[in-house]
Amino acid sequence: MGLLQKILIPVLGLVLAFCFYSSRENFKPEMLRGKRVIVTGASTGIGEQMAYHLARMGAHVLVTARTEAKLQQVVERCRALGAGSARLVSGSMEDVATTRQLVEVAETELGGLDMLILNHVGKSYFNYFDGDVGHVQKLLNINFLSYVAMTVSALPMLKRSGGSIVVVSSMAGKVGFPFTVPYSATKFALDGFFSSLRQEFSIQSVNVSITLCILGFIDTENAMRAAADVLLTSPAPKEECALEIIKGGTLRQREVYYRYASTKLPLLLTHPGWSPSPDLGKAVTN
Ligand SMILES: NC(=O)C1=CN([C@@H]2O[C@H](COP(=O)(O)OP(=O)(O)OC[C@H]3O[C@@H](n4cnc5c(N)ncnc54)[C@H](OP(=O)(O)O)[C@@H]3O)[C@@H](O)[C@H]2O)C=CC1
Ligand SMILES: CC(C)CCC[C@@H](C)[C@H]1CC[C@H]2[C@@H]3C(=O)C=C4C[C@@H](O)CC[C@]4(C)[C@H]3CC[C@]12C
Repeated sequence: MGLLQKILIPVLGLVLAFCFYSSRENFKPEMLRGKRVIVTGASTGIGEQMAYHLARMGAHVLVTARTEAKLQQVVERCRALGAGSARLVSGSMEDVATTRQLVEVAETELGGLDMLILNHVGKSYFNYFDGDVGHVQKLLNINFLSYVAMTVSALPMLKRSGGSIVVVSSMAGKVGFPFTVPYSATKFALDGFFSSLRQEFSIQSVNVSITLCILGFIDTENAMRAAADVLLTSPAPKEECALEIIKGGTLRQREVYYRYASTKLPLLLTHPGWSPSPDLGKAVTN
């Protein structure tokens, strides 16, 4: 029994770990060549960087957000970087017409879809919960319900291609964290919906993967503006973050944790006497 516990069990563990990790496919940028990918929230931040990585890999990219002028610049840069093709659809994710148009463009102009990257996020505040139920509802529409609507509309195409759904979430969607109450609620909802849907896909043998991405603090302009003065932890680079999301989606991983180690500790706020300014929330909410 002693010998079994001391030697055999650890050796068996090592053998199993080796089999598990060596059977996992390695990522190669060529895996994305010619693939048809929608990236939402691609006018800025991590979404914009994902579009550029995909372009370098030779994918057909279809980007979306509200600001058409910014999207136009992203499309031009994607073409210059070598995208198979680059297109845009501008509009708010609060509007079902945007969802419909995206799916239609993918169907008619790309002939289908291989990967749906759901990344957009509505503006919120980094402050104590202010009791504004209307804001929670608006944020749920943008950050959660539109993800559900996009998934439902794109599913027939993804089933045909055996494609992938990539959902960008946050550590604040796995663990409660102060000053992000409405945002955090929308991210927890994503986990509930997509982790359950993944189980159903498995039972029904639906060959569409779902990758949930759990991100820590990333150095995008909007995040830095809202939280850089407040958090002790240093942000991770958006370019590397974007690449890790694409890798995880391509390899059909269930979850991607990006910069998990660095966000675990320290997570305390700066300045012992600091408390959120009453204006901070208003400044970043629209
Ligand atoms: N940065 C961070 O520290 C972290 C980010 N994340 C997650 O990563 C993802 C990307 O974050 P990040 O790059 O920082 O975000 P940004 O604020 O830089 O980008 C948000 C994107 O969403 C678009 N968007 C906003 N509102 C709407 C709307 N109503 N309809 C359609 N599009 C909209 C914006 O474009 P436009 O205004 O033109 O519509 C923009 O393209 C998000 O899901 C976020 O929750 C997770 C953890 C940490
Ligand atoms: C629970 C702990 C183990 C880890 C805590 C990590 C904390 C520090 C990390 C994890 C997720 C991060 C937030 C996030 O997801 C998105 C945004 C939106 C942006 O516009 C403003 C910044 C904000 C609020 C981030 C702030 C920092 C958060 C709370």
